Amino acid sequence: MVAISYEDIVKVPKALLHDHLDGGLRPATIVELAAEVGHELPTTDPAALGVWFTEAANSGSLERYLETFAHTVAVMQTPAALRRVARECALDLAADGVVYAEVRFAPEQHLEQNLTLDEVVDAVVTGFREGSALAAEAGTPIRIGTLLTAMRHAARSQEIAELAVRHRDTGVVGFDIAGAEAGFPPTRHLDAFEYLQRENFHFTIHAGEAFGLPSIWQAIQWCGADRLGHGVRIVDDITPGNPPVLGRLAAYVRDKRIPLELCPSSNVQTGAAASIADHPIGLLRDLRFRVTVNTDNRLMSGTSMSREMALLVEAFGYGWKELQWFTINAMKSAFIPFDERLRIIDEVIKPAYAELIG
Ligand SMILES: O=c1[nH]cnc2c1ncn2[C@@H]1O[C@H](CO)[C@@H](O)[C@H]1O
Ligand SMILES: [Zn+2]
Repeated sequence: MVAISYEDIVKVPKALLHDHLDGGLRPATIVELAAEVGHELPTTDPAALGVWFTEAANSGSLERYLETFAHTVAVMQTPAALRRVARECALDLAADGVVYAEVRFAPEQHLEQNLTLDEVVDAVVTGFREGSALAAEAGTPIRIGTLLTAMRHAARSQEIAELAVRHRDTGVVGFDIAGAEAGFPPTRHLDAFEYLQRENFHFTIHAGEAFGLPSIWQAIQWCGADRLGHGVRIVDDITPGNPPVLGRLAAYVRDKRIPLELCPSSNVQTGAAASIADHPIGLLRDLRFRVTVNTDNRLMSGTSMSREMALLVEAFGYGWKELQWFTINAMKSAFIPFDERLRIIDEVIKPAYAELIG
């Protein structure tokens, strides 16, 4: 088998469903924006700041990992800053060969300068549109859908769900909840999820990352999540053996083809997995769950879609067939209309991988 080079992984089309806008800023942009608003950073050297983020996020705990976001959220409080960060996000993903991305952020965290929630969303969506247009000009087209996140410890999920539905025709394709998982079960936000279902809207829920099966069970069976943000702890319902035995919840998730938005590097940093080689993605792929590969927070993990795939190639010996399978799984699970998903699979993804698979 021909070795897979990192450069080839960058070139091949990739689809990304789980990426946080406030977890993917360029360090140099943080330094510039922080100087403008007088926010104090741990260091103002962009390279050292990038290292600071990955080291601080490398804490083995989700709660401590999340503390690092104070420095990104602080510099994303004006329409100009939000628009710039979104534009650069689109450009960075496109340059990494991502052809479809859903990028999420929590509008309620960007109100410190008295913007309205709608103004926050408008600024981000405009930035994505600008970045996508520039990327197309540069010969690396990308389609970006926005997901609006509500913070699970707060009490604004209904408002954010309504905000998402209000912007559904101008770039927002779904809803999510994020933040510390332990002590904040998804059922706290049941009203929001029931509202979204009545609106025929799409949502994913961060579940089964820092907390186990009860969170996943609630997200699916009480809240009606279309996908699981992480969901990696579903392995707690699988008894190892030859063959492994699936419990009822794991069987349900696999039978219903519920997409798992797995984020290998992020899980190693928060302690959800000991290493990439030990990450349950290997088992879950072998068992043919609807597995997708994601970045979560490119800044905090010092990563990219290509790097996540390269790490999996190295740890599990995956080839182009597996990388295509992850990519098509993601595209099938996207929140944009079915015909648009099919078009990207048939016209963009399959032809590119066919050349490599032969
Ligand atoms: O992996 C994660 N698990 C839970 N919450 C997260 C994760 N990554 C980021 N956020 C949270 O989502 C907010 C909106 O983007 C971020 O500010 C962060 O607090
Ligand atoms: Zn996340």
